[in-house]
Amino acid sequence: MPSRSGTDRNGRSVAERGDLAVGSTGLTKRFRRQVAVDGVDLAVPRGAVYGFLGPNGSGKTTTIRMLLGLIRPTAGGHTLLGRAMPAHAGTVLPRVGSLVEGPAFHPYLSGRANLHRLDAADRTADPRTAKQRVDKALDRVGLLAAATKRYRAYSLGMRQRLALAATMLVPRDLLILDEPTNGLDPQGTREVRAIITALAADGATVLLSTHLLSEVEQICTHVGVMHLGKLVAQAPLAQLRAQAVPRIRVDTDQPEDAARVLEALGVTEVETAGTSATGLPGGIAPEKIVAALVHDDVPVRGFAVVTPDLEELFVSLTGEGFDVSG
Ligand SMILES: Nc1ncnc2c1ncn2[C@@H]1O[C@H](COP(=O)(O)OP(=O)(O)OP(=O)(O)O)[C@@H](O)[C@H]1O
Repeated sequence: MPSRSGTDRNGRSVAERGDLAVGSTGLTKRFRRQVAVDGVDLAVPRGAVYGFLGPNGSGKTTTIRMLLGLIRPTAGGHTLLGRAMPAHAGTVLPRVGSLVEGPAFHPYLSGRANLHRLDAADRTADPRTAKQRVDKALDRVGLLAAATKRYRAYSLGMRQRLALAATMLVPRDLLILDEPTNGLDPQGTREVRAIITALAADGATVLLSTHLLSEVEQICTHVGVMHLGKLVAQAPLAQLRAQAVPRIRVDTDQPEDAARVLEALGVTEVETAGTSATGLPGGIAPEKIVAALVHDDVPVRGFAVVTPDLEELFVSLTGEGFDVSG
């Protein structure tokens, strides 16, 4: 893997890894006494759709603002598209689209006129091809038909789509989106997710923050979980799913007897609670377990093999639930 050393603004070394679209080392932000972001080491591979997941106040927005150079980190450093920031901001940031606070759209101008204003403000954009750029961006987010409507008449979903269109006026290698579906109705949410998926299919790396586990499960390839300012887990989604180990659960009036049978069979981490006994079966076939219970006269009222889902996995990491609706 090609790697090379850069330095952050404090002179500490930051690994420049060409395979990462976003990489950070010990990224930290302190607001007076509060540590909002605490030593975060992000690794977002190129081509990933990375879900930056965490409950409200866990430090996602603060991290994103540091990545984009909107606020200075208290400590640590990061790279975007393999280049140390902020040293290479001038060459890297034009290749990065972002949705953080949303661009300032003019309420009395149409969606199209708003995009023309933003396009005209970009010194690198050729004014002769502005119309093509603007219409292509409107088309990609499905706003061509509503292009002449005033911004103030747009629904929240249309406003969010226009904000995405604004990031598409130039081709981007990396998109950093803070809660892109927040506040949208189900239809708007679906539309914005479809746009993000299409952008990723075109080759852009996407980092999006969300408090919705369902959003991560639907559109992300990778996930990083924030809790109280710390990144408590980071992995490809497929790898996390593979880590979810199945447990067996026996419902019975004699859980202690069931536990003895399970242990004798080689089931590990056997626990009893109320009228059930649970454990990790490893390679032992469920039918063998049931047969042994019946053989030893344990009255089995119910038997299940339960694989924890991602939510249970994350709750075990953070001790908190996620809002999985949406
Ligand atoms: N400018 C600031 N001054 C003081 N504290 C701040 C500032 N910005 C954020 N914080 C605090 O830092 C913590 C992390 O906030 P942040 O907005 O990064 O979380 P988040 O995960 O993005 O949450 P949300 O989903 O609610 O935006 C919070 O406790 C917040 O109150």
